[in-house]
Amino acid sequence: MLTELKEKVYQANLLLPEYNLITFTWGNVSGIDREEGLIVIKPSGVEYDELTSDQMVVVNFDGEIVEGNLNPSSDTATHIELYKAFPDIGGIVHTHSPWAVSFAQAGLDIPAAGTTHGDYFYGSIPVTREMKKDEIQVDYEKQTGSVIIETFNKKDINPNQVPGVLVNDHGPFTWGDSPAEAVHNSVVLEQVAEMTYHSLQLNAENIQMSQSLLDKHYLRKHGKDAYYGQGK
Ligand SMILES: O=C(CO)[C@@H](O)[C@H](O)COP(=O)(O)O
Repeated sequence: MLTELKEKVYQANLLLPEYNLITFTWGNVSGIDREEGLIVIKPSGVEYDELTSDQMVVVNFDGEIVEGNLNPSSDTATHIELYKAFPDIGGIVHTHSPWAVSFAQAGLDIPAAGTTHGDYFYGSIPVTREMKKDEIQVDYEKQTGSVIIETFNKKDINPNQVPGVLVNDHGPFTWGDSPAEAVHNSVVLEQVAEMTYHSLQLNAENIQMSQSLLDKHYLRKHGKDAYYGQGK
């Protein structure tokens, strides 16, 4: 079942250690077949150097295992909520990459400080609010998805333009039109988190790039159709 998507998700998972985005078994990548209404995700707790394509777990939108002998990632419910709310995405990544986690634990957005950021994220990468006790105790992973969606709705952010978020006290989730693109966005997010941390240390007063430069760089990379510039 979904052999081609399993291979794509498997290969995308292998990129996480390759780009030093994870330690041990932290993190996971998923992909979706929207026609079938099925999601393929990394099995929980499996070491990346022991992973195989046929271990990928297939679940439906209720989180039920449709195919697979292993448990799906413990973050599966978060992935499902995001696929439901963001109809254009085809792949999702969660990691504990250290610079992104540093901003998430500090409860800080990653501001758009330069063109590296602006090429991929049309504005700040938001951090979610802290979760409430009942949200944590009842169904943390599903509520994590809900709080991410709440953040984008409240801040009127287009997830196609800002393909990533920092879950407060936890870490980053990124997405894209495929598992591979979601990984690419994870690498960029971690890079801009580190660069922005150092820029803040050097001169916090000068951190925000201009809207014109952000518009130009986002337009240059994503083309006119994707351009939602508020800029001049
Ligand atoms: O954030 C967490 C745990 O805090 C998870 O993302 C783990 O880091 C990976 O869990 P599995 O995907 O292996 O279940």
